Amino acid sequence: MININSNNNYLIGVSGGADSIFLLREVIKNKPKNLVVCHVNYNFRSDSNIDQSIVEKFCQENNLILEIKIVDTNFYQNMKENFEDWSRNLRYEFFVEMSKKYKINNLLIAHNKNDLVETFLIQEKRKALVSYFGLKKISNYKNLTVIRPLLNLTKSKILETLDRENVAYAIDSTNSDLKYLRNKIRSELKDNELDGYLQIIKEKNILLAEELQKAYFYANNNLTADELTLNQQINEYDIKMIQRIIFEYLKLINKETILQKRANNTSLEIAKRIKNSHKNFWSVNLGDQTLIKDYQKIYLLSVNNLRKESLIINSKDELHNLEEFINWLDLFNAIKKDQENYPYVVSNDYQIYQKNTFYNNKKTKDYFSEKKIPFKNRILKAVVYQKNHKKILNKIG
Ligand SMILES: Nc1ncnc2c1ncn2[C@@H]1O[C@H](COP(=O)(O)OP(=O)(O)OP(=O)(O)O)[C@@H](O)[C@H]1O
Repeated sequence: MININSNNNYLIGVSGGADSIFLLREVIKNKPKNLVVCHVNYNFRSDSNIDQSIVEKFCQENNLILEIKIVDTNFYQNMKENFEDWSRNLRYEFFVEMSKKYKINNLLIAHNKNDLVETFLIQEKRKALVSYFGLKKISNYKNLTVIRPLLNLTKSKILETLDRENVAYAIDSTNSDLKYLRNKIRSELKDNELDGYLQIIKEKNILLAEELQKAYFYANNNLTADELTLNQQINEYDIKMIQRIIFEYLKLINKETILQKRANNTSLEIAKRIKNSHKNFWSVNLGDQTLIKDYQKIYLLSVNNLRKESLIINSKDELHNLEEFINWLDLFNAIKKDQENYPYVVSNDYQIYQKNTFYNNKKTKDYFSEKKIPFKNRILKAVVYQKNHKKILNKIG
């Protein structure tokens, strides 16, 4: 019923449920060169051990290599994350570990046709930004090639076969939020609707691929030294497209994980600000990085770079303190040129010093806005002025 290249080696994720037991049976009929069964016992339900023993029994009877990861129940006491995400991560990290141990990169997973359509309906319901509708026949996770050979088979066909052949399998009794939504969708979805949905999914994926390509082109064409330029074209795009552009931009600079780890509305908030805010400067905190809009540029700065620092240099002996700032040499030279009339103030806290200092015979604040000095320069570079005269001595901008 399924086609597996018997010259290849495979890992297979087996929960003990109907789908994965069915897949395992089909796979061994194809006699692959090497097969390693991987099972995670989450110890989450009272009947978790039954699932494990079903897998163990099947593997013993068929002489298969079985690797089991048993989760320590103490984990659950301090769990802050969403269980679905956490358990998926743990499972996939276990598969990665086994792929290294056995030097096997192919991983078989037992999602079926119903799972594919249900995933799509959940995506629609959640209106989440996705890069693919439904489930892919082949995808990647780190070094793993994840293969889903059952996407053409309905759940009822799988159950019918197992029941006819009297095969034991486990029944999943968990009911997390996502499972709840999935179960609701599942109970309303009829077998005769599946193919219609598959057609819709196929068409939507074609349009989505075009959108993703457009977003990639924008990001790639407007990227200079890790900064994304926002040009006129961006105003013509809708919020969703701008969200995609931000994802593509982060991918290009190898920082995509910072948004992946966050709730979907973070990228939505960023896209809305890009579209609607007329401010020259704003920032969105993303953990240890901050995404900054600076006139027509978007870029990331690490939170460490955003530290505001002001200090007073009272004498020659304190000049070494300048080294805290990236433009320390510039500051040092300015003090020398000014013939060391201590005390000096050194600061990168531009929101404060711009109000009470002068540059080029202007209030610094006015100079900044007239010359459109990028905020990056204001944030990263410090200025130096005599404590009494308040005239900035180094070059700014
Ligand atoms: N405890 C487990 N041990 C090993 N493999 C598992 C386990 N749970 C799930 N799998 C594998 O993952 C497939 C999908 O499982 P399930 O439908 O429960 O998860 P999902 O949340 O829908 O999927 P995913 O998290 O992988 O997107 C199973 O058919 C099986 O191949």
